[in-house]
Amino acid sequence: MGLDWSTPSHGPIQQDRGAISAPVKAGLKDSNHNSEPLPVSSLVHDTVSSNIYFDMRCILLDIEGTTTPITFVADVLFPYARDNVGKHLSATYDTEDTQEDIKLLRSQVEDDLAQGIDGAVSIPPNDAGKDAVIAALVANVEAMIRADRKITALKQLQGHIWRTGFQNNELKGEFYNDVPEALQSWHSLGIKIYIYSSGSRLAQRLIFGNTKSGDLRKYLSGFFDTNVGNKRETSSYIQISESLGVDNPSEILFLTDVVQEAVAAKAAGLKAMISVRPGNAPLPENHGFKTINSFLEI
Ligand SMILES: CSCCC(=O)C(=O)COP(=O)(O)O
Ligand SMILES: [Mg+2]
Repeated sequence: MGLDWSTPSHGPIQQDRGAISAPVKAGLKDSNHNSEPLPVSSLVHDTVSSNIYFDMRCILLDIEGTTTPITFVADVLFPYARDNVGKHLSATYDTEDTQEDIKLLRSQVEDDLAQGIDGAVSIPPNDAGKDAVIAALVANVEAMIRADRKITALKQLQGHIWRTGFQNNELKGEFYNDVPEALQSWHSLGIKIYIYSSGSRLAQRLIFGNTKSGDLRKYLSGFFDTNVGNKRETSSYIQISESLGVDNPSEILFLTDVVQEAVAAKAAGLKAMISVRPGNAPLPENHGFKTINSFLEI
């Protein structure tokens, strides 16, 4: 391991004498240094560029609160889904996607009713008629959105509703200003960039594919959603690191705004940092992870 990525930014940085920075590993010259391997102390922090070097092969990114303002998700995407769910279900009722979405929702709502989840209402059988089924689905989906539930049944449907919004140019993906530049720079260094969000893979491709900086998908190597598991579960990160084919999970750096997600990733052997962005929820004290305010700090 090179640096200890769980060290808070204000604390001492742990180092391993065998650390090799990404530019050195890749045989690239660093503009502030010669091409000889850098002394360990200079790998920790470059005072000229303020960049921290690292020996990552992959960067795994959360979206909401990390690449994208929470307000975009909470005030644009979620209301769009809420306001259009009935219309969407009605217009696409007989399609394969929607029938699959309804199947997932039925199963989720059965579990929710059994657990007494607030806002869950029973969905009548199909022979009660399309309108009755849709009315119950809408009531459930509205409650799920209100509670910001990160469940596949909801996320899958939201992706399908947002697809129409992106196709009609009613929606455009929003990203912090540093994100396109950082993606381009990591990509040019040969670092593979992946997304892991509670939003569906379709939704992820839509927002990265339609931004004011153009199509950012060209920098990305893959997308993971809750089909690999909840973002607060260690098993999800084990599955992701196995599918990325790295020699060691520590070659993956995970960036997120949620400490519980960072804890789960760290337990799977990944390195993790916390993204601190305007409007993010306050962090618990002494969480122990390094924080960044911009991807350009990496
Ligand atoms: C893929 S964009 C929609 C984001 C979303 O629905 C969501 O719940 C965000 O969760 P994240 O895991 O990216 O914090
Ligand atoms: Mg997030």
